[in-house]
Amino acid sequence: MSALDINNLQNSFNQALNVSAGAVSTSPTQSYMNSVPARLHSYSVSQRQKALKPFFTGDIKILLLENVNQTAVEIFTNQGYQVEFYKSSLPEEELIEKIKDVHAIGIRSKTQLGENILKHAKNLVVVGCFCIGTNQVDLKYAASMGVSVFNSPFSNSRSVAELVIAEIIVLARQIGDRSIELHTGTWNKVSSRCWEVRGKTLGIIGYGHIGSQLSVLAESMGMHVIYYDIVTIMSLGTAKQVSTLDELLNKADFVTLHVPETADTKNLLSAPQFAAMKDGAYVINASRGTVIDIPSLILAMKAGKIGGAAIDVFPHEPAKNGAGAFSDDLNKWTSELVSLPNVILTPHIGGSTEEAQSAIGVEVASAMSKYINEGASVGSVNFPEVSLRALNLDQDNTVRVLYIHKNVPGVLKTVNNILSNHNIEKQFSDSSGEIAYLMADIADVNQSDIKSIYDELNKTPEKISIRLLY
Ligand SMILES: NC(=O)C1=CN([C@@H]2O[C@H](COP(=O)(O)OP(=O)(O)OC[C@H]3O[C@@H](n4cnc5c(N)ncnc54)[C@H](O)[C@@H]3O)[C@@H](O)[C@H]2O)C=CC1
Ligand SMILES: O=C(O)CCC(=O)C(=O)O
Repeated sequence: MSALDINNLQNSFNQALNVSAGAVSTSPTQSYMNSVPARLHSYSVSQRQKALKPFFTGDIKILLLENVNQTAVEIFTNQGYQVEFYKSSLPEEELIEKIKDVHAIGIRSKTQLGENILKHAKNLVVVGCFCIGTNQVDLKYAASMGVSVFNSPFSNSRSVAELVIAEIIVLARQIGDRSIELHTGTWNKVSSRCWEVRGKTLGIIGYGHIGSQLSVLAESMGMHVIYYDIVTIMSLGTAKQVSTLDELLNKADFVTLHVPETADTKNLLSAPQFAAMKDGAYVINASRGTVIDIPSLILAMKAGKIGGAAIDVFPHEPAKNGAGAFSDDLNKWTSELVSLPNVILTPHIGGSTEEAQSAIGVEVASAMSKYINEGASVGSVNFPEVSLRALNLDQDNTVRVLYIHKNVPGVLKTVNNILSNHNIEKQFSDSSGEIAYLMADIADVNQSDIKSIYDELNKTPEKISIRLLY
């Protein structure tokens, strides 16, 4: 894809979302989105703006794993960064070696960035999760190191919702089994326990970006939609929120999960929940592998309680594509699961469409570049969201100070004392939990001042990390 194509993609991305840079974008679930901070969606510097840079951008090293989309590779390359690209995730030892050196890392859902890995990342400034989920990163530990984490909150939501729609019909008609049979020469023309989906009830657990999108699509096929969520969310169409999980399980013909991986969602569906479901109901999981207790699902299916299941995500997933990767060595129940009838298994492809992956590539690479080049943390999932308007071309001797520090009283006074010999043109500070982030543009700074400002700030005990952009 050429640079021009990327620009076009960025434009169409913004048009599709009906936003310009800096605008607040909204999803259909407005009440939910109101609790989510504003997000910026693309990165470009206008010709009248001074292009801030940390230092020679050729020094910036980015490690991209898990076949992050080429749109991202091009954006980073166009910034002049050094990009190291891998199609798969890396074994832990190799990841530790690589991460020691880089300023940024881009991953998808497989790579685990816990404290054990992040503590080796001495130069790391930013992590990009080229997906929705951020459970694979220790967000708190990253923040404590001054590392900001970005994701793509809804670029693949539609792709997941469409996969689930397909799975509802595939399960209701036992299409997976008929297809496997015919591939092996067996003609088995049956209608017993095969249903239309019109008039059936879809129970959605987690009515966020994906759940609400799915709700609209399911209603257009004539399904009734009920949903359960831990927060009250405005329903779309004629969908109805129910107040307990049990009520949803009692009423739904299809139960689908769209919740994040948290301590509360671990084994959200286990033996008691399968027992509470209607006889012959179907289960779909395209959220995270920890959310369903698979051994209990296997028992419920063997007992005839559950009529079929579609599973896209697993507690342990292979590091790379290839034959033999999905076996009992990975999850000990694999052979039992694959031997059951009417079970659709997919290799975590809910968000894997060309549209979603290119949009995610542009969105996350843009947010990371903006953070590296300008310090703007808008859209970060673990950091206070701070941004300042761009500098003009004539602001030659203006320096931007990015100071990440412990959120304790008195720090601003200390920092402003250090900066007080210069004109502070603008300043913005915000905090989130134990972390605070101060951004300031200071004018009339010469080269020797830069070093002394840096040294003074570096001596402050509350400092977590400092960057100066000019
Ligand atoms: N299979 C795949 O390829 C993909 C999987 N995902 C997974 O889907 C999840 C959901 O994605 P989005 O809809 O974008 O997230 P979202 O954050 O927009 O919505 C999640 C909803 O779940 C609700 N929730 C949280 N805990 C709950 C609980 N214990 N019980 C009931 N509701 C609960 C939240 O209140 C929220 O409304 C992601 O966190 C990710 O893990 C996302 C994209 C692709
Ligand atoms: O595409 C991927 O690698 C992960 C998709 C996903 O699960 C997510 O976006 O959270």
